[in-house]
Amino acid sequence: MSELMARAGALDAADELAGARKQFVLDTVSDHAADAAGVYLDGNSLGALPANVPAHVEDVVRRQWGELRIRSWDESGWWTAPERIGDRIAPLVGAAPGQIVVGDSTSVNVFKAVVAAVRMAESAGTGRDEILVDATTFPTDGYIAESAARMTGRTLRPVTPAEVPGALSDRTAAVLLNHVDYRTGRLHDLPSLTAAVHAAGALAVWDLCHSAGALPVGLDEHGVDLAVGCTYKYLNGGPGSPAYLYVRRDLQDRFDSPLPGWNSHTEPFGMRPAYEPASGAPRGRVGTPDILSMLALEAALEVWDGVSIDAVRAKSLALTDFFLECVGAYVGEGRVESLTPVAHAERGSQVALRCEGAGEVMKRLIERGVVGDFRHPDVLRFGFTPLYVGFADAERAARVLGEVLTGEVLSGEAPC
Ligand SMILES: Cc1ncc(COP(=O)(O)O)c(C=O)c1O
Ligand SMILES: Nc1c(O)cccc1C(=O)C[C@H](N)C(=O)O
Repeated sequence: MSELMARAGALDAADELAGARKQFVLDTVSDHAADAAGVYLDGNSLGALPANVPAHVEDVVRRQWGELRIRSWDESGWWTAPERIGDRIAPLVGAAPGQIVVGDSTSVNVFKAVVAAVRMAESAGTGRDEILVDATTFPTDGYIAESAARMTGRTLRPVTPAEVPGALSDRTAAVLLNHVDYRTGRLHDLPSLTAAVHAAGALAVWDLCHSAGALPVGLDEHGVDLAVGCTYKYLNGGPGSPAYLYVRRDLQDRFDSPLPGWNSHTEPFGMRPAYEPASGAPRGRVGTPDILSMLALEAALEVWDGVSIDAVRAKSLALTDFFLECVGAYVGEGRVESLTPVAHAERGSQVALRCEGAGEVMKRLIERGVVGDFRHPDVLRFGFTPLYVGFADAERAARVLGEVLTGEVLSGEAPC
């Protein structure tokens, strides 16, 4: 056994979160040939299935829907699910209850948040005509921000997060930023960027897709105005599980939704022609909640009972440190280049390695049971979900990567 394997074993043995893994449906070594035990490093795209979810979904479908039918809106708590589940997510992102509503996709919530932020800036009577957007953002945020800018008569200005402080001015209405960059895994400085946006008199909207459930966010502590995020990555809600919208409590009365559906009305069943917004988090709703996926998410969130997000962060950093060390040991010099910052303060919960022929390399990794993903044009992306990824997984993934790259060089294919 190599020194790194032995260290991985010792680190796993000392890991206070190791027990959480059994709450997930994951491959075990015996599911595969001995040299291809499943290592799932793609929880930053789709989180693994928590083991309690299937039975819960079955109950929702068979009993709540099948037997109680329409009564379930009240008796099974369907009607209040968006805010109830929002309150379950709240402590994970540092929010007090009553500020998060679950529903719709992240894309839709980005639209609500950016337009509402511009409207809030407008209601302050400042005539601010620019929206800043993270130029390196996951595409959907950029597309939606562009449409939101056109619809609100603003100019969209793409800038890197590092350029934001210099780009802010009395023309800035709102700034849309990602907490963790989906490609590189870079963690942006939410407290200082939010403070800079506020100093310029603008509103900060944060996309938490790649940070919620992986590291502390501190929404209330840092005075974030609005935030959105998905629940199918580190929150393990399942494919297409609903996203969430955070509106800081003191801004809720000024939140003027661009999608004022009947579910956000103060009295939805009054069926009145005139729109009158609900107060509080429900104002962020649109239409009928997607109950099946929402209640699957609610069950998935039970894995967080008794788990501290600080412990998750500590393990995430230890895992990514160890993985980088193993990559250094197993992968030949110059074959890969880490795009993920070494500094802990700048690192999310993934490692992105630039590698020539990355698409083909990832296919071979997956064939060998190491599942990460490939992002154009040349990035191998490995997500570390501390609740179910261990140090032996990190060691194995790096070792298989080294073997795959060595094999390619020997066979003369897709050198990296
Ligand atoms: C940063 C970021 N924002 C938004 C999305 C996607 O949004 P949606 O849930 O609407 O597909 C993703 C990933 O899919 C993402 O990584
Ligand atoms: N949302 C996804 C989907 O519906 C299919 C495949 C992947 C995704 C993703 O979440 C991609 C992800 N946001 C990324 O960071 O690349």
